[in-house]
Amino acid sequence: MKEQGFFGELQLSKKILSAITDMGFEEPSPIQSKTIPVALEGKDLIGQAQTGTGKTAAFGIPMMERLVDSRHIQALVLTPTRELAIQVAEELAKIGKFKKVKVLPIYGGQPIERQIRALKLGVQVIIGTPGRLLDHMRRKTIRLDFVNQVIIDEADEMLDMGFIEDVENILENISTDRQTMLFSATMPKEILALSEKYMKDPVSITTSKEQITVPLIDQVYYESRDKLDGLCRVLDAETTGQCIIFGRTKKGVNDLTASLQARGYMADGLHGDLSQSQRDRVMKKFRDGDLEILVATDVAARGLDIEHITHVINYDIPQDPESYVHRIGRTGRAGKRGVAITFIEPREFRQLKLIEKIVKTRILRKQLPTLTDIMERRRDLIKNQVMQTIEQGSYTDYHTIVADIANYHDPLDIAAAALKLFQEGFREKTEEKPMFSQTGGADGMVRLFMNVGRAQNIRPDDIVRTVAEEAGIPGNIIGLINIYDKFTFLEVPVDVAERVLTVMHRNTIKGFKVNVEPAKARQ
Ligand SMILES: Nc1ncnc2c1ncn2[C@@H]1O[C@H](COP(=O)(O)OP(=O)(O)OP(=O)(O)O)[C@@H](O)[C@H]1O
Ligand SMILES: [Mg+2]
Repeated sequence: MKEQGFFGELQLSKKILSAITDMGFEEPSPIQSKTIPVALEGKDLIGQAQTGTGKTAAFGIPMMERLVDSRHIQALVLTPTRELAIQVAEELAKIGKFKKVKVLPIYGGQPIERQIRALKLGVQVIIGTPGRLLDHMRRKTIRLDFVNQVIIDEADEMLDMGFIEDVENILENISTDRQTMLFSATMPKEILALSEKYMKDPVSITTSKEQITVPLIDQVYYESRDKLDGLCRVLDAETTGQCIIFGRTKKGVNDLTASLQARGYMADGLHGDLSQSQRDRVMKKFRDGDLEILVATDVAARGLDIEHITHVINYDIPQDPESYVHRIGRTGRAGKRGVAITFIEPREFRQLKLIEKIVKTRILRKQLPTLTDIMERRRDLIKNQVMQTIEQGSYTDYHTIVADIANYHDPLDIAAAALKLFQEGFREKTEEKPMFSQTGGADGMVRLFMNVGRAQNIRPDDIVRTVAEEAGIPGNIIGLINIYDKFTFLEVPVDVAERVLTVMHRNTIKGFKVNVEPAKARQ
């Protein structure tokens, strides 16, 4: 991060400074050096800074500094999601570790008795989602009488329709003689006006007036009629680290997760209908790097800080520009680079332009990777894996086999044949995908073999009709397929075949097979 002086210049106690050093922070980020002095004075403030620039510590450091040695709840942080409450609690606990501050996340989905037991032990800082907090307040298991610092993280989201009533209810139970701080990467004007209601002469601190998104994120879009096919191509040709794919609905997230898993990708889903233990399990796998792809609704759009995310993919275009900013902000954090990809259908072009305009950024159009791109990348991957294996030197068990074969063949041929085998195993994952635009025959036609004879309990022509309709195949071809109901092949244009295969992969019907090969050149 930029030259901003040092934490040592910020009038912090030794315990807090040591904790910051332990966290590996060398110098304050811009939002931190601007807000910490103001917050330490106890003033109300509204802080806006780009995603991933350290807003949590910007309020966390002065908050921890101002806590006194008592077992009452003195500070309250409100967050829109459970995962964010947990993450913020962890970061605050790190800042307060030498001061031995007791920090507790309070959120729905976790057994309330467990939270009540933890509260009884004495807690100084609570990080919570509004619903569960209100629950505790009604049960009188949380008393907010001594709270004198309130932070609303993701403030624009929290003061928006969905949360506003709950937040107001909570604030009414906290002394007005308090410090209130709001933070977010986006602060729409309406929210700013509304926030005045809860604050006393707030100081406004902004570090990102010009550009709301982080310049370290490359922003591109693809226009695709078949987004699933497009997504798989991009995943095969591009992704290197972990990625988050955002979908619009819970069902959409479930469907996409299943489709990706069926194609051999290491993907799992996150949305509000899962049980808390499922949500925790998926998040843990993702944070530990044991999961490559997290498919999520906007529940994962705000605040989450996961180190190795290199790509954010909007499988469905976000509903509004703010959502775009927060979603893509899951990558390109703390000075690292990232890539943000948005898929649009032709009719969504205007929505994309609106996002560009409000966010004041350019989102560049890209062509989907071709089969050649994917093959090239696969070759690179194989080369790297082979070189790595040789460097690690853990392959000596295979020496005898190679020595055996070397009695008959040249070592170069042996290695190449072994790679071919390796590559074919490798291909299992992707070969099911309809990716043969370039394998078309002489006139762009391919031969589509359909074997519907072995499908169980479903009438072959029903299958064919469903597939054909979903794939948008022209009526005359549906007729043709129906005529040969047991086993047939058709010569169809490449794009028709692609659609048939995509639909086939969406509806896995046992015993129903479709194969494709290039049509022979016509005489
Ligand atoms: N001064 C610093 N030096 C180095 N790393 C830092 C510093 N401050 C924060 N970080 C790290 O930067 C990352 C992003 O911080 P944080 O989650 O607070 O961002 P944010 O501004 O709240 O983003 P968002 O808008 O997405 O919520 C975290 O991993 C955090 O530990
Ligand atoms: Mg944050």
